[in-house]
Amino acid sequence: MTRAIPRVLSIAGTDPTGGAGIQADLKSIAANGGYGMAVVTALVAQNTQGVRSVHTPPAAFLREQLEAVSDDVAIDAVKIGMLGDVATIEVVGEWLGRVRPRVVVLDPVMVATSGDRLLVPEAEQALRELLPSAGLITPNVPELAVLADEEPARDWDAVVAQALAVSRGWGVAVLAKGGHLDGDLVHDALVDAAADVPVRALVAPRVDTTATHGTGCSLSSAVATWQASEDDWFVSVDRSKQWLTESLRHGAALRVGEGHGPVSHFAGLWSRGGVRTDVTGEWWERIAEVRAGTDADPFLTGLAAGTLPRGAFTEYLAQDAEYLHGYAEVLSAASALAADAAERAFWSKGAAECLEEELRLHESWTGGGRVEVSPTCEAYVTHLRSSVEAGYAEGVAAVLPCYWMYADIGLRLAAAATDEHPYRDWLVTYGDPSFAEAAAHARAIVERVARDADPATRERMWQAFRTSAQHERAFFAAPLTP
Ligand SMILES: Nc1ncnc2c1ncn2[C@@H]1O[C@H](COP(=O)(O)OP(=O)(O)O)[C@@H](O)[C@H]1O
Ligand SMILES: Cc1ncc(COP(=O)(O)O)c(N)n1
Repeated sequence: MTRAIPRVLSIAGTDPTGGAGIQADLKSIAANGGYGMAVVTALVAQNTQGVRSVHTPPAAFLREQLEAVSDDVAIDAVKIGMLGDVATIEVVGEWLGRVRPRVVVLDPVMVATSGDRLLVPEAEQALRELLPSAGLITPNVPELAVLADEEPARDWDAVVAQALAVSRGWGVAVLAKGGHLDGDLVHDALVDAAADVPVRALVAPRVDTTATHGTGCSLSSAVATWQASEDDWFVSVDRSKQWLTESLRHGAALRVGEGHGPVSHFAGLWSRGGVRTDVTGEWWERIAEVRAGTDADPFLTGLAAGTLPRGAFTEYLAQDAEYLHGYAEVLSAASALAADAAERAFWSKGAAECLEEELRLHESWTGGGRVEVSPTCEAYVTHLRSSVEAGYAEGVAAVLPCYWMYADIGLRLAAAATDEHPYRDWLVTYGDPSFAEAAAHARAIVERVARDADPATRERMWQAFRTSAQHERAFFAAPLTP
């Protein structure tokens, strides 16, 4: 059964750097499984270092935006962020009273992480009066102090006491947040003076990061999204906190801005395969012509049919033996460059297998003597060597076509390996499932490397891959090319 996707509206200000405000809300809603919508209260010229200026559109236009959404869409949850001034608060309050959304989370935004004000001081009382319109409010330590009309709390007990006072005074559940306090753990608590258990604590490890811009925005949007389906504030907050802690851990890796950077809203989704990339699959499509040309080459069609002259076959094998010496050397070089132990082992094993298995088969046909290396073979090996000299990424991309094209061609050749086929033992080797497995493993490594590479490196990988594919084709064609 599929769960309905909640339609969640954020009413908030903007952050052009995408870490806070409405931009963060939309990412958070999506990351937590909702469909995000957005009504802009204020346009904020800000970045990770601070707020430069605020432009507030006319209140009548805010009302038009709100009505455009509610006249058309059934709203499952609302998250309210920056309201900025009294006129904005009044329009939102009036709209909430009329539309009565089932879930309302109000993040009483007053001051940004950078310390800049996002609510004019004369609007503080209007914001307090809006609190009962929400099901949950999510103030940070300084905001809670303003709502409680007290000094900012210095310890967690004081935070909880203020949250209880606000909850009792305004008849609303409060998510008290301890991000602004010190300690190896961060404390939050769901505080509801009217509940059987008025204080329910949530404790999480403190992530050592400066990427905390927009945590409050992101958290409140996540809670609104979960609450639409869970209908239990504690469960919704707990789910959201788990997501936020993981997103905080990966924020710094985004390398956005010089100040307090954003959290990585989709880190969990990305690492668990939410977004699939298929770089090598795309490369494979792009060499379709080279592959078709190789398949149609008289050497391979003759090999499959068993009509290939024996001289051409032994010439091919002798050059292939020379090639495999070079190939094994390049695989060893790739192994030496691999940072990951499993990858290092894979390439070393490949190098050893080249030398052992395949050379044994070669010897049975050619007697194992060395021959003069043909220009075609020389050119291919030179390309492989220079690729691995350029780096691990280029090296592994260059060795991939040999694995992959052989496994691919091998499956078709193996199908032609009848008992009487003159080249039977050769055809069977490349149709062996272990060969296909090794090719798939090599591809998975190259895929990982390509995914992690910067665009310039990925482009060099593609060039190395394509050139190798062209060498593969030329290598098959050589024995029958006069
Ligand atoms: N360094 C951190 N490690 C883990 N969680 C954090 C960290 N900083 C903030 N949080 C969490 O992010 C949420 C918002 O935190 P807080 O800083 O208190 O509010 P705001 O972002 O509104 O100023 C809270 O759930 C808090 O526990
Ligand atoms: C438009 C807008 N809304 C809210 C915040 C608060 O950000 P934080 O969650 O870091 O306190 C912000 N910087 N900008």
